[in-house]
Amino acid sequence: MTMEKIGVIGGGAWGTALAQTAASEGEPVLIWAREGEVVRAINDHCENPLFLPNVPLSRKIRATSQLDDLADCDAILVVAPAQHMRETLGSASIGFAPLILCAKGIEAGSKKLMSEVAAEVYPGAPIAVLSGPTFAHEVAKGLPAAVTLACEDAELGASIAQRLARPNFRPYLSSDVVGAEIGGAVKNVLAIACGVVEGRGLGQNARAALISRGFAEMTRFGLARGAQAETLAGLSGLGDLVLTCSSVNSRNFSLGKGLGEGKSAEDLLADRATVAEGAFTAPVLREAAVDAGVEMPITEAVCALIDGHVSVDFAVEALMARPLKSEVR
Ligand SMILES: NC(=O)C1=CN([C@@H]2O[C@H](COP(=O)(O)OP(=O)(O)OC[C@H]3O[C@@H](n4cnc5c(N)ncnc54)[C@H](O)[C@@H]3O)[C@@H](O)[C@H]2O)C=CC1
Ligand SMILES: O=C(CO)COP(=O)(O)O
Repeated sequence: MTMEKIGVIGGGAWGTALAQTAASEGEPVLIWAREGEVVRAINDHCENPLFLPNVPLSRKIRATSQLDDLADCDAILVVAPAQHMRETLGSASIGFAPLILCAKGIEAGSKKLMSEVAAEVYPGAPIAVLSGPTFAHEVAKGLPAAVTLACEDAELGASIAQRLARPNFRPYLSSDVVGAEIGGAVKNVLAIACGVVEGRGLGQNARAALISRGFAEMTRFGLARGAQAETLAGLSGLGDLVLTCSSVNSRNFSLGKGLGEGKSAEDLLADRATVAEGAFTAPVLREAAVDAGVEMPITEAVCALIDGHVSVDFAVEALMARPLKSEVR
């Protein structure tokens, strides 16, 4: 595969950080941003103060408001938020370049993973998934990070990994697209729960218990949907779960922290420019879990807290009062 220009759809924090990484060795990168101010800031000042402040960007990154300008890119990183991916991709005419999906979520309504949405919008397009423990601001600064690069076509996956790898950005190959997507989508919901624990002052023991039992939930759901256990235990699953459940740098964790402090989800989500994907994935994940016949009590608790139906104390009591059971089921 000969590739000449990397395209990025989405000028948020992660799209910008990935553009910066891709451009770090002189490669030209074209990024589509929805906001005119982001396009102008990148082109005129090599910065994206709206979504990725305090990071000087490479001059090799050019920005556009026209999605169709990406038509001559031969690899496209798709980094629009999960709930907007269908509409964003659908409004573009971007040829047959491999689509590397980077959003972490499940589409509300259809209950579809991003690879399923992309396959509907661009039937036959080569698809890969890039997911892992990667806070955008760290990656943009060139700090070391590793990700899962999942693609059913091993040759294409290897070619994309080679193309995206940089000295401090290391993709690990996988053929398990579903597993990589489920890890990234579910960890965002669990990060909200861990933020609640932090906000309510429930302690480090409770947080570790939530991460472990959350991982059990992620694994049950993932296996039911055909994911491989090794993928869920890898960078895009457990790796990202640990990162996101440990830091207020996570938007999902900080949303949960606010809930734990007694604020309402409505207030916390109102007027924010940045996306906390877990808030939108939680309800559809709960539905998908019912369809798959899988118990996801932490996800249910997060849904109830977001809906404002229960207090934090009630949700915690309900989780602790569940019938005793084996750890491994
Ligand atoms: N920020 C991070 O550290 C990481 C984010 N991700 C994932 O990347 C995806 C994008 O997140 P960020 O770049 O962080 O976004 P962000 O929170 O920095 O910015 C919000 C993005 O949403 C876009 N947006 C808002 N309304 C839209 C609409 N109606 N249609 C299309 N786009 C719309 C904005 O243009 C902007 O690009 C998410 O799925 C996130 O989970 C993955 C890894 C790391
Ligand atoms: O996905 C991420 C890190 O891998 C970013 O997490 P948040 O979306 O919670 O900020």
